[in-house]
This record gives sequence, C-alpha cells and structure tokens, in this order.
Amino acid sequence: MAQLGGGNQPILILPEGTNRLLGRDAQRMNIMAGKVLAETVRTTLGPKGMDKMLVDSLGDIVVTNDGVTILKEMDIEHPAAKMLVEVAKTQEDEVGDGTTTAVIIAGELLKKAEGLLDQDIHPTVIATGYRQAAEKAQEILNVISIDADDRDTLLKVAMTAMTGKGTEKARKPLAELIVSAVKQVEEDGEVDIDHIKIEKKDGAVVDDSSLVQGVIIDKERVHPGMPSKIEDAKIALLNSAIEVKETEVDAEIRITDPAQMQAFIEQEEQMIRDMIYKVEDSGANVLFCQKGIDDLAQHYLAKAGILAVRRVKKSDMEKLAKATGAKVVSNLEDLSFNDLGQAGKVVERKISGDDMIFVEECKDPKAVTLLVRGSTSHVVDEIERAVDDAIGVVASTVEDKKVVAGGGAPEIAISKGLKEYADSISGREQLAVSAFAEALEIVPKTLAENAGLDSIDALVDLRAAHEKSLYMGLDVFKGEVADMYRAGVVEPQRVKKQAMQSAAEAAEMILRIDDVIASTGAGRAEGMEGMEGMGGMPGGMPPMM
Ligand SMILES: Nc1ncnc2c1ncn2[C@@H]1O[C@H](COP(=O)(O)OP(=O)(O)O)[C@@H](O)[C@H]1O
Ligand SMILES: [Mg+2]
Repeated sequence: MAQLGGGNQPILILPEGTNRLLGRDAQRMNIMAGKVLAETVRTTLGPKGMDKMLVDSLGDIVVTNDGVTILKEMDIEHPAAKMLVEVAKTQEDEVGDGTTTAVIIAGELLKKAEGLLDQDIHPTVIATGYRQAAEKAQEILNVISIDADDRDTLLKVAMTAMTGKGTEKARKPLAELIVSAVKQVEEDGEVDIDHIKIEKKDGAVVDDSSLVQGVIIDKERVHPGMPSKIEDAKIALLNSAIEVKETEVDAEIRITDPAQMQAFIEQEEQMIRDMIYKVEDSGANVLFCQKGIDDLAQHYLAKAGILAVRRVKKSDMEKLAKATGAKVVSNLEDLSFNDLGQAGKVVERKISGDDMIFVEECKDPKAVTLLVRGSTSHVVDEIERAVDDAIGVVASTVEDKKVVAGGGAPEIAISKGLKEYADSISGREQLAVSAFAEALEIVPKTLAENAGLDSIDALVDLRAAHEKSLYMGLDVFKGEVADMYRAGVVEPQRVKKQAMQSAAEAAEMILRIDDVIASTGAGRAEGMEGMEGMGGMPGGMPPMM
C-alpha cells in the first residue's frame, strides 16, 4: 500500500505498512462509516425512541437514549465516524439537546451524497451545494420561528426536551423547577448553565426532586462537634489550607530539653489558634475551605461553633461565591467581614445515607442547585441527562427568545423551502441542494418509524398538511399529523440551527477527503485501527454492530 509505482523500481514514500485509501475508495469508506453511525442512534430519536444499553470493559452499565452519551460511550475508532461524534459533542456544548437529530441529518446527507457520487457529480460540487442549502436553511428557519420566551413557552420547551426520557410521571414538576432555575441565574439576558448545579441521588421518587436557592455540597462537616444547622449564615470561602505549613527543606531541629519540645508544640498550636481567631473575628459562622483543615483547627472551629467543610471542589467554591455573594479569599490574614457571603440557612442533611451540606435560602442567588431524585442509580442518571438537555433548551430560549414547533414540522418546512430554492439554481449544485432538502425528511420519517407508524404515509400526509400550515408535525402519541404548537411540542430555534449547520459542515468535510493515509505507528491505536474493522480495505464491510 505504501509504495507508489514508478517503473520497475517501487519508490517508497511512506513507511512500510501504512494504510492508504484513495479517491472513491476513501469516500465510500468514510460515507459508510458515517451512515453506520447514524443508523446506530436512529432508533432512539423522539419520544417513542428506544434506549440503548451500553456496557463498558469494566462491566458498568449505562441505559440511555441520549445521542451524545451513546456516541461517547461507544468508543468510536473510525476517523470519519469520529467526525460525526464531534457533531454530537458540538451540539451538546452549544445547545444541550438535538444531538441525535444532528447526527441523523449528517448521516443522511452522506447517504444522499453517495447517490450523487454515483451519478458522477464531483464531491466539490456536492459540498458547495450543501453549503448553499445550509445557508438557505438558516434563512427559512428565521422565517418559520416564533418570538416567545414567556414562562408557558419555556415550560413547553422543557417538557418537549424531556419527553420519552424516563421522566414521564414528573415531567411537569421537573419542568417547573428547571424553568425557575434558569430564570433565577439569568443575568442581563444571558444564562451561564454552569451556575445551575445538578446534584443527583437515588433512593427516592422523581417527584421528590427539588430546587435549592443556593448550593448543595456533597460533603459533611469536618467535626461532629460542629453545629449541623446554622440560621442566618455568614459564609467564608477560603482556598488555602488551615494547617501549619511544613518546611520546604528538610530541616532538623535538635531538642535537648523536654521543655523545648513543649514550647515547640505550643507554638504550633498557637499558630493554628490564631488562624481560627481570624475566622471568628471576621464574623463568619460557616467556613468552606478548598484545601485541608488540620485536626487541631477542626477542634478549635468546633469550639467556636463554626460549621466548616474541607476539600470543597473549586467549581463548587465558584458556585458558592455566586450564590452567597462571598469572595474567595486566598490568605486567611486578609479575611474580613466584607468577604463573607450570606445564606438564610446552612444545614447538613442525610440524603439516602449520605450527609450533604445545603446552603439554602440565599437572597437572589445567581447559582442554584437542582436536587434530582430517582429510584436507582441508572434511573437517576438518565433523568439527569434529560434534565441537562432541558436546562440547555430553556437557556437557549431565554437567550434567543425564538422557538419552532417540533415533531418534524421545521424539517418539512425547510425541506419544502429548499426544494423551491433548488429550482432557482443553475448548475449541478442544484442536485445537491435538492438532496439536502430530501435528507431533512429523515427526521419526521424516523419519528414515524420509531412510533411504529408507516413512514411513507406520514411523509405524504405531512407534505400535504404543509400546504396549509407550517406548524404541522407528527404527533407520535396520537399517531397523526397535527399542529405541533397547539400540541405543546416546542423547541428552541437554536437546536435546529445548530443541528443543520454542524451536520452540513461535517458532511462537507468528509466529502472533501479523497485520501486517507493511516500510519501503523503510535497513531494507529488511536485513529486508524477502526479502518480495518470498518472495512478499511476496499470490499470490507463494517462489522460495527
Ligand atoms: N410529543 C412529540 N411528538 C412528536 N415529536 C416529538 C414530541 N416530543 C418531541 N418530539 C421530537 O423528538 C425529536 C427529539 O428527539 P430526541 O430523542 O430528544 O433526540 P435529540 O437528541 O435530537 O434531541 C425532535 O424532533 C422533537 O420535535
Ligand atoms: Mg432531545
């Protein structure tokens, strides 16, 4: 493989054993890999989608229908397939939902491209057409979106994102908590979702989930002699240890007299004692320390009636600062009353066997915590992923104030618009734009299939219904075409924008590749091993599933 012919004498320009795929072979293999990947997550789309059970090498189990989670857990090796995994990850980062949709659209774009390649249309032409179509799609999306960010809409957006994700019984109350959380941390029209902490615990029903106006820290107080509940808390945040520092160099102290020893110990004690005085003097009655707290310091803190927690995560320290208004102090010497934060209550509670510190009843906190409950750890994990998606879509809606109907309605509307647009284009790109338009129909088609409906009938009905209204989609529960706004199936515009854009970009990028050179060295294990498994050599078939 690694040699390029040159008369009788082969010229080696690549190391022995390098795998190489050229031209159509490269394209075919890459397209195949993308298609297989999309096919894998397809069955999970929509409220009636199925779940996947993923078992890792240690035997740990994840049961989910969350696209990005499945792809991350699958440990994909094929380089082109990996590019689609990136699509899902980008979608997750940018919006938090729509990961399956993005991957399915990308897979379908590749499939349609294959058909065009068979008609001898050059990959560059296809890529250009896809680019044009993706841009036009964004325009159409702007036209069919509706301006809304009222609470009722936000609730619908949250509930749509959670449909079919193991939250059924408690979808409404969970949506209420999520919308309240997002609105609470909103600052000047922007939402930093990192300021919403999700703390999950099994051993209770979903309905017991709650929103804490503050932060829950999954730790216990350092000393049992400390109060377990403090009202009207004054909170100090410290990111250095409370201990007598060990000397950096190995020093030896020679003690000749027991009195010297005593003096030495007393001096250390006094240093710790002074540090705790500092905390007391500031007026703090709660202390969160990012580093360690010495045994002796714990004792003095307990004696002073201060509730202290040690080794708090940095991210939690930041949330505590956001929620209580405290400043994180690096040096105890500098701690003063002005650095303290406030909370109505700091209390240690036992939640399904674990002690946790609740910093709650904060005044207008800019960081809050959702305590998510569920019966078992697998259930809680899946609910957490649903809640995470819902937070993402509600935040997007609060920021953009634009929504679309769900259930395949926007995909059909955009597909229709693109077909008309294609007619206005001269040149072979027209075929690519048409292919893009057809590819989008994969979303309603899959929703129908997963709901056990006839996908061809569904598409025909949908296209017909769109002659009258742009909001007609597939209500998978009733099994019929319906106005999705009325049905309360609403999604943020950003989900669709991002999904189409990153799907188109990934497809374009894969199409432009006409040469895959895989070294057998170190990089092999990382990227190219899958080449063989996925049929790296022409003629191979992907034994991926
Ligand atoms: N009640 C419903 N009826 C029909 N479609 C729905 C309904 N609720 C959600 N959907 C659709 O399901 C799709 C999202 O499915 P989901 O499994 O969450 O995948 P993704 O990872 O892409 O978000 C969207 O197209 C959405 O409009
Ligand atoms: Mg979703």
